[in-house]
Order: sequence, then structure tokens, then C-alpha cells
Amino acid sequence: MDHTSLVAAFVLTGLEEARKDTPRLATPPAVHPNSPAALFGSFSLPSPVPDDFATRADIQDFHEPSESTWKQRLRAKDSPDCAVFDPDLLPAFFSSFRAFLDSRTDAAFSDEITGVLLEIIQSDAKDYSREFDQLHWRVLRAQAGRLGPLVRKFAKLLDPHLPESVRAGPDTRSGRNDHHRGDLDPDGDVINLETKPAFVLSRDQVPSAVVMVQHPRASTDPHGILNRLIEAFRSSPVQRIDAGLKKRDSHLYSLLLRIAVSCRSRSCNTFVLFDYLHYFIGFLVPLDSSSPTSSFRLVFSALARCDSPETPLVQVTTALLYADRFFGNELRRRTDSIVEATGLPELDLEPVKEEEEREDKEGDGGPATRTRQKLAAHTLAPLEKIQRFRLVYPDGTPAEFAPFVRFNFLGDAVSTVSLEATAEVVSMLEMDDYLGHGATSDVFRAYWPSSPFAAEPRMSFIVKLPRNASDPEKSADLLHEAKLLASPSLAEFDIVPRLYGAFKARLEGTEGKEMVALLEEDCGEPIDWWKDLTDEEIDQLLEDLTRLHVEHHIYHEDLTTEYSNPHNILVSPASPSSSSTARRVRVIDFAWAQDDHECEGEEECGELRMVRECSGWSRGGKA
Ligand SMILES: Nc1ncnc2c1ncn2[C@@H]1O[C@H](COP(=O)(O)OP(=O)(O)OP(=O)(O)O)[C@@H](O)[C@H]1O
Repeated sequence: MDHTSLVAAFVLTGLEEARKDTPRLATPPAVHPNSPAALFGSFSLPSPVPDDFATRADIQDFHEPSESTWKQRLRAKDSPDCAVFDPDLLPAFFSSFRAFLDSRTDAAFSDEITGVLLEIIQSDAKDYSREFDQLHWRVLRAQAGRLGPLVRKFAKLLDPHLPESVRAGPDTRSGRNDHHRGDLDPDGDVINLETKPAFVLSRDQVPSAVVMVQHPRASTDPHGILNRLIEAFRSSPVQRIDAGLKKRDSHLYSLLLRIAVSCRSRSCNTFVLFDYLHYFIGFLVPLDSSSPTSSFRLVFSALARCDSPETPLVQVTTALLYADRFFGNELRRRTDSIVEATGLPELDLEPVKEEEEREDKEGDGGPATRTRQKLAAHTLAPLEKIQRFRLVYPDGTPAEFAPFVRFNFLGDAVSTVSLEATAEVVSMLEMDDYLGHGATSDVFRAYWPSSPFAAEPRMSFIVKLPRNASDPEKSADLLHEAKLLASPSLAEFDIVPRLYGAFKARLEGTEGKEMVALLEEDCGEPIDWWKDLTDEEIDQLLEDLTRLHVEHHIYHEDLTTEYSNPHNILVSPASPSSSSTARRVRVIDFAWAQDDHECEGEEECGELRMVRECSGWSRGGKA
């Protein structure tokens, strides 16, 4: 078998078949570092950077011992100073990788691998090249899953041919190379960041984060976030990531910080940013390379299509695994020359500081609490009064759904309310991050006021839509959740999200079918493990859950995954209405909850016992 057909056989018939047929690849590494576990961290991307993300001024006090509140903050050294746009970075990076491959003794093999891989990519690209608007974003999201296996295949083909010194090899660690909040970094600092990039590629414990932009028109619309990224750098290829940028375009600001958090929380300096169709490749470059604690610049390339034969995404992604070996110096040189030629804009934090001080003086509690209290009162109250809304993507494009209309769900059945147009004002609610889904709903974070360009800070809330718009059962499950959350006794119980309203929209092209949407309070981020809660928080949670059972007769049914992970327990910073600085632990997702539970008490009740046992194991682990 010649080499080309060998490679083709390997790819087409799978690893096991190829192992049988080929003596040259007969002994692939037993444990490959680019295993699926390493490739797929998670496909959800909860925003790691809340909208009230600390400014650089706030970051300075991060190390204060009184800092007991859980906050997702960048430490000063993690915060990129500025972003540098290098349109030629991608081709330069790719050709450098190709030159590296070509310098191997069996130079021809890189072409053969490229050929086989390109074929696969381009067959995938046939789907992508269909009219974009015909592709539902859910389909695109599912297709993004193909990238991981492609990269894995490519890395497997490549690795055995590389010289020992750069080979990923069998000994390197497989699995996610994540740091968890509370771990210590190499400098002994507590890591206080939790993010979920799309997945993390890991080689020799050097990871690369792949950050997915969960928005269907991020790069296809002129005002999509990726195009806005390019637009922002059109006049100057160097931009400060500061309060000025936050004011001009808060989405862009959050995106750049999110990239930095995704990378830095995994001690990783390389990333791919993509939205299924287009991608950027980028790096965090230390300002002072001699000091590992120096702050960083974010450097990224121009937008490239995923199916481009020039720079196939899968090869570029794989190349990131080897980037540190041959691209570091060149990258620094390029960055420095752009920054020198352009000059670094001045950092201007004064107006923001003044604003914050004014707010602090007016409030009652600690600074963070007062700000939120004020914001909550001013910005989220109108949500409860909205009668009709349309969903809008961050670029202003209306989502495909008809306007939603508030309805009295405590009295009405789903399909009987009139949705005829009225002269009432239709609010535009802007979806932002796609937070994820369960069996029932797709969940988005949204902001109020909705304009990304508004000067005032915005508050987030949650939009829950049924997973399958035309399935009446999903809408009925959401309605069930709404009824529970709105019941007078539960509405005041802080452990559950506040419901701002239930709405419905008529589905076009269906015989009178309607879908339900819920607007809920944003309860923060899900915890990964029980050990993410302190002992005091677990005690409080157990007490609250017992109240939920005994006083409110609610049996949640879905508190944990089948592996006992607490996926419906969320944490958020301190309550806006309390002077306490403790973070809040909340329970979400009442779509399947029973509301007629006669609880036999914590000794006998299955759900209470299960939570006590699972959280108890984690306490045992801590001790
Ligand atoms: N109120 C909220 N605040 C913050 N994030 C939320 C909120 N509600 C949902 N989410 C996010 O959305 C994800 C999916 O939500 P949820 O579990 O409610 O979906 P579901 O379809 O109702 O679940 P299930 O399959 O259990 O019925 C959650 O894991 C969480 O990340």
C-alpha cells in the first residue's frame, strides 16, 4: 500500500482498520494527548465575564484578604492591555507551520495529509455553502461538533511523523487541562476564573482554547460581532481594552475579555475564535516576555472562512498545538512592530472612576452591592411591564420568531389567547450569549436596556424558549415552570429565579400553534461540582431545599445529572437587595418539578437524601 492510499484508508475506514493494515502506523501512541476528552471540554459557553465585570481600577484590590465574595474577575496580570490586529497573522502562521512540516525528511507527506484532510473539510463545506439563511443555527451548532474529530484525526496522522522533541507522545496528559476556581496557579495565586471554552486542545500540557461565538450571524452580517471586531480595528490596528471600548461597544469588550479569561484560566496563550463559518486565530502575548507575570496583549488575525483551502481551520487548529516550538519569536516581533508603528492609545479611566464613586456615595451597602441595587431598580423593573416583545440578535437583526405577547398564564390555556396585532409598543429584547439547553428549553442571556451601545451599564436576564418551537409539550413544560415560579408563596422565595413574565408567539405556517417564552432572573453560572460550594453554602442550600419541599410541596426532580453533578444549582454574586456580600446559591429549572409533594422529611425524602449524600461526599473529599 503506498502512502497516499494508506492515509486515505486510515481516514476513511477508521483507526482500528488502519492499525490492522499498516505496519508503518501499527504502533500509535497508546494514550494520545489529543483524545476526545482533551478535545471536548464542553460545547456550552456561559459568559465568564458578567456585564458588570470589574474595571481595571477594581482589579487592583483583588488580593485584599477581605475579598470573600465569589466574583469572576481577571487578575491584573491576566487582563490584556490592548488588542492588536494583524491581518497577515493567519497566513504567516500557516506558512510557518507548513515550512516546519516540509522541513521533515519525508517532506511529501504533509501534502498527502493536506490533500486527504482538505477533501474531508470541503465535503463538510458543501453543507456550509448552502444559503446561510436556510441553515438553522441549531444545525450549524451541531455541525461545529465535527471540528473536534477532524482535529483529532489530523493530529493522529501527524504526530507519529514528527521528531521526538515536538511529538505529543504517549506520556502527555490526556483529558481536560482545566484549572478550577480555587486552584493555585504556578505563581501561587488563587485562580478565580471559571470559563467554558468550546473545547481545549492539549499537547504536553500546553493547551489551546477554542472559543466559539454562539451567534448564528456573528460573521455573516455586516454588524455581526466578528465583523464589528474587524471594523473596530479599521482605523487603528491597536485598541485599548478599557472603559472607553466598553462604552462604545460593550459586546466587543466582553468578547475580548472572554477570550482572555478562556485562555488565562487554562494558562494558555493561544486561541481560535470561530462561529462555525469563519474564524480568527489569536495569541496572548506577554508585554514583557522575560516576566511571566507581565500583562498581555491580545493579538489576532483577519477573519478566514472555515472552508478556505488556503488555511484550513483544522490544520491551523492542530498547528496551535505545536505553535510554541516555532512561532513565538516571530509573533513577538510582529506584535511589537505594529504597536510601535501605531502607538498605544492612552488609557483613560478617570470618568468611570468618578461615576462609580458617585454611585457608591448614594448607596447603602458595599460598593458592588450598591451599584447593583441601583441598576436592578432602574433597569429591570420595566421588564415586568412589557406587554409585547420581539427577540433581536445583538446585531439588530430580528430573530425568526413572531412578536411575543404577555398572557395571563395562571388562567389561560396555551392555545386560546388572541395574538392579534395591537397598537401596543413592541420592545426589542436583545439575545446575547447562548447559555445552553436541557431537554425542554434553549436558554439565552439578554440585556436590558438592550442596545450594546448604550452608555449606561446593562442588567442581564434570561430568555427561555422551547427547544422545539412547534412541540406543544415543550411549551407546556415551560408554562408549568412559570406557574410554579409565579405562585405567590414561591415568588418571594429567593432560592428560585424571579419570573418577569410568560409570553407566547404564534408560529408562522402552523395551524394556530403557539410557543411560550419565559423571561427570568439571571441566576449566574452553574457549578460543576458540589465541592464548588462552601460548607456554609451547602448547609444553607439543604435548609432552603427542605423548605421548598416541606412548605412549598415542590419536588424538583432534576437537581443533578445522572452522575450526581449539580447542574441546576447556580451561583451569582451578592443579592442586589441585601447588604450581605455573600454570593447567592440558586436552584433553576422547574420544568419537571412536582408541586404536590408530601415531604416525609430529610431522613426519608429521596431528593433531600440524595442532595445531602452527594454534597456530603464532597465535604468528605475536602476534609
Ligand atoms: N435563571 C437562569 N439563570 C442563569 N442561567 C440559566 C437560568 N436558567 C437556565 N440557565 C442556563 O441554561 C441552561 C439550561 O437551562 P435549564 O436547565 O433550565 O433547561 P431545561 O431545558 O429546562 O432543562 P431540563 O432538560 O432539565 O428540562 C442551564 O444549565 C443554565 O446554564
